[in-house]
Amino acid sequence: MSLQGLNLYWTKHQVAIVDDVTLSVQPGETLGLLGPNGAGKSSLLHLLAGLRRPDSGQVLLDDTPLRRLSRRQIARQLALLEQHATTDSDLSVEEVVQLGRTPHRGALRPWQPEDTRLILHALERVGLTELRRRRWHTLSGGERQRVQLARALAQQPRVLLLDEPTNHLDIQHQLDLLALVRHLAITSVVALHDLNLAAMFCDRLIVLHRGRMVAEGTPEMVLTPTLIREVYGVATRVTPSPDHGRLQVHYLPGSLPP
Ligand SMILES: Nc1ncnc2c1ncn2[C@@H]1O[C@H](COP(=O)(O)OP(=O)(O)OP(=O)(O)O)[C@@H](O)[C@H]1O
Repeated sequence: MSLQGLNLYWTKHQVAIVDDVTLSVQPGETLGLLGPNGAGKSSLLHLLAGLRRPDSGQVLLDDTPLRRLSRRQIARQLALLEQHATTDSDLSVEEVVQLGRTPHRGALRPWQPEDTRLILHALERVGLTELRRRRWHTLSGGERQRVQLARALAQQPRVLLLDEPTNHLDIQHQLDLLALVRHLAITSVVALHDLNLAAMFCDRLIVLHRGRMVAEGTPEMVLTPTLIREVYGVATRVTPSPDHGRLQVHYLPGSLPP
């Protein structure tokens, strides 16, 4: 399923938070969303998820405008992994993941063995099978993050939006999570702060700066020292990795503490 945002514009208190952003994500593609703190990444993801209405512009899922779909119809096709996802602390891990099936259930469609299979598969994919009976409030930050990803996977979305999903994760789980997202046959948009992870795992990148899209293209097109200096104010050297061929960003003296 493709996802498009056309001329999206969202203001708050007369300030343009998302300022005329147009983007298109092809079926199965992983698009990285970069930009400094406050650039508008979360706000843009909320517009794309239909949680906020743009002041102007529109979001299309395939060719259907999001505003024509009900919340339930959207949730059957699109999942958002929020930056600070929380949940009722009395639930077990398995019960949190079960919530992902809610959009697919109804009076005429009670819980089925297929739902249980999807829950167990989602837990396995994020490596949390062993913890499935644990209470949510006893989990570490990284474990909670992975439970929320399992919940999103159980939702069987065709579009997955992730807001800084590697927060709280140790390096192995950061790599595992992004490899998983990249290999899913799901259209994905992932907001990231780590430029090297973005270069390793994203097909294409867009960069937001003060609400505007200032760059768009492959990692090779986007991650230039000039762009990084202009947007982040940091001096870098960017080279292909001798180990995996993807770009690597080196932060140079002068941008580092003495
Ligand atoms: N509801 C709101 N009311 C007022 N200002 C808001 C609101 N939501 C976001 N903003 C402002 O919009 C700007 C963009 O915020 P947003 O959270 O989208 O940025 P971000 O790129 O996700 O940042 P970060 O990397 O720090 O998570 C920030 O300056 C923020 O303070």
